Amino acid sequence: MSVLPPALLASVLGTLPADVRPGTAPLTHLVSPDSTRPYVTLTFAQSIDAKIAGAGGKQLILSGEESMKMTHWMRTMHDGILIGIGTAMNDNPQLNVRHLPFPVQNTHFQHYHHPRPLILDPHLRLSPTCKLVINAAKSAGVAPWVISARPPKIDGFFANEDDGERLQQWEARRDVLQAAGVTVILVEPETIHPDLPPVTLNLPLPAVLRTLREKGIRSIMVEGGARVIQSFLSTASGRLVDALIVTTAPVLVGRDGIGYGDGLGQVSGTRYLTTELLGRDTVVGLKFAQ
Ligand SMILES: NC(=O)C1=CN([C@@H]2O[C@H](COP(=O)(O)OP(=O)(O)OC[C@H]3O[C@@H](n4cnc5c(N)ncnc54)[C@H](OP(=O)(O)O)[C@@H]3O)[C@@H](O)[C@H]2O)C=CC1
Ligand SMILES: Nc1nc(O)c(N)c(N[C@@H]2O[C@H](COP(=O)(O)O)[C@@H](O)[C@H]2O)n1
Repeated sequence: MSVLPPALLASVLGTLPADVRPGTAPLTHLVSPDSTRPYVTLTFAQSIDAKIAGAGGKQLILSGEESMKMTHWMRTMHDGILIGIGTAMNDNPQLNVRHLPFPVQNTHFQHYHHPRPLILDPHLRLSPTCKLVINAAKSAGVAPWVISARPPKIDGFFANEDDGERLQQWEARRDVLQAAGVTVILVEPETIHPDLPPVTLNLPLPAVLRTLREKGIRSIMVEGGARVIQSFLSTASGRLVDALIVTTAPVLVGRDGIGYGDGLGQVSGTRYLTTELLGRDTVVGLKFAQ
């Protein structure tokens, strides 16, 4: 069994210094050209027809053994691993590096660097009993951070009688998550116009990334799902993404599967770097010119 990350990761992201054992520390040279945000690697697995999940969002294990291992090596290389709440609720993921070889000394969790799970969750829908929370409570996982926005309490002309209740419910869910060991990080919701009240639709990614950088996260790996991939690629034509690593599995899912391409505008500025065959899968690495 290989104890080294695949060559593609070295080409796209680089390697640890020679005296540091692979997988035991994040790559500190992954620094964004924009100092206000972390370095962002967007990565996911897709079918030949560019679907990342099955009908109704059914989770599909598209990656074969080798490319899944590559994903777990990649997880060790970043400070954080970001997903949307859709993925957290649908897949109940662990986001750890359990597919890497067992170390001789130490427990698996103590040996490797595990990225901090980061979940985009404006309405705080994350379950306090999900695997991310349970693993962290057992000291077998890094405690997740949830990124959210306080529902606006609006006075005056735009006030709505549901606003107060919505805020109360959000606060109650926040308290439950915090009691379970989750850190809730707030960003300012989007303002459509300065004279209008803020709305909590999608969290504004520049604000999300700025806040994470302020909290010490230097690099993140964004895994999805569909809406999150689309948001990162769409925001100012991918200018929030530094590297893109896509695994394509030799399967077709069909039209009922979940894709990320619908509504995606032109994405410019990509620079092809490398392709590696891992088992039956093709993995392609690109960088974005900033
Ligand atoms: N093959 C692969 O590599 C992967 C596949 N997947 C698959 O993807 C599917 C889930 O995708 P999807 O349902 O689109 O959910 P996502 O994981 O993309 O989460 C989307 C949700 O995140 C919240 N959100 C907050 N801010 C943003 C933002 N700026 N951009 C986008 N979303 C934001 C919203 O929550 P709210 O609705 O509360 O406002 C939104 O509905 C699953 O089926 C999963 O199996 C997931 C990851 C990788
Ligand atoms: N690399 C990759 N290949 C696939 O085939 C996948 N389905 C995914 N999905 C992502 O990984 C998460 C699951 O992580 P754990 O195995 O629970 O650690 C899933 O939620 C997606 O983000 N990735």
